[in-house]
Amino acid sequence: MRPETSTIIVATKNRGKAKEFAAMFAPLGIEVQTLADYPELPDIVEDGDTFAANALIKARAVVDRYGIPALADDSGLCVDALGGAPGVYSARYAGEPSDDSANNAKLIAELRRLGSQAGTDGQQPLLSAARFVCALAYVEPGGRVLQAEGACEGYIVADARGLHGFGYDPHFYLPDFGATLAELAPEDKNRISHRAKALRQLISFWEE
Ligand SMILES: O=P(O)(O)OP(=O)(O)OP(=O)(O)OC[C@H]1O[C@@H](n2cnc3c(O)ncnc32)[C@H](O)[C@@H]1O
Ligand SMILES: [Mg+2]
Repeated sequence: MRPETSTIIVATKNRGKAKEFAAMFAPLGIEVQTLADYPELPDIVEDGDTFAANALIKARAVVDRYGIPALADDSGLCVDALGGAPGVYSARYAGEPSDDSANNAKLIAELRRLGSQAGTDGQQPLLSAARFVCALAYVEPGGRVLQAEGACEGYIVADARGLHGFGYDPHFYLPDFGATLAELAPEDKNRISHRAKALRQLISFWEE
């Protein structure tokens, strides 16, 4: 059953995610709050082995402290040539505190070091197939838990392109669009992304 809510708390400190959730919830008339609105909540330790486990940890931290329903997103990039890395370590791939440009630099350096090649698209060399994965957990104070997951397939490219999105988006190339995720308009990313797919699945569970 869909929660009767006009506000939802997303247990995230990531401003890129927050913006995407705000845009995706707006058509439902739901406003998004984030951990920026709860600055007194201590940092949450994300020590799960899977995206799903980490999403649950983050949502539960908010429910346990405030007794209100919460949604959390744990996501990351899984690169075939790196055996699925950085995976659940995507945020701190280049160390802590997390730094998008250091993470991107390490990603490309690792693939170059391995001499990884996964073909070309036109003139564009593709370093490896990869996917973004997003796990969502929605937890209610009564204990009810809803979980959903989505993935978005693409390729890693050495040249960063595009100014939209966040994180690894400038290096994530989608052959169908001839563009990186950072070159897509936000409304297009929010239709096809791992996060969009996971959220559609979660909303379909709400409607059941
Ligand atoms: O845990 P919260 O507070 O939500 O924020 P976070 O940035 O630490 O989020 P995660 O722990 O889920 O780590 C996700 C990592 O994967 C990257 N990532 C996730 N979704 C992405 C997307 O849509 N585009 C680009 N990079 C993404 C992101 O930049 C982070 O480095
Ligand atoms: Mg995190």
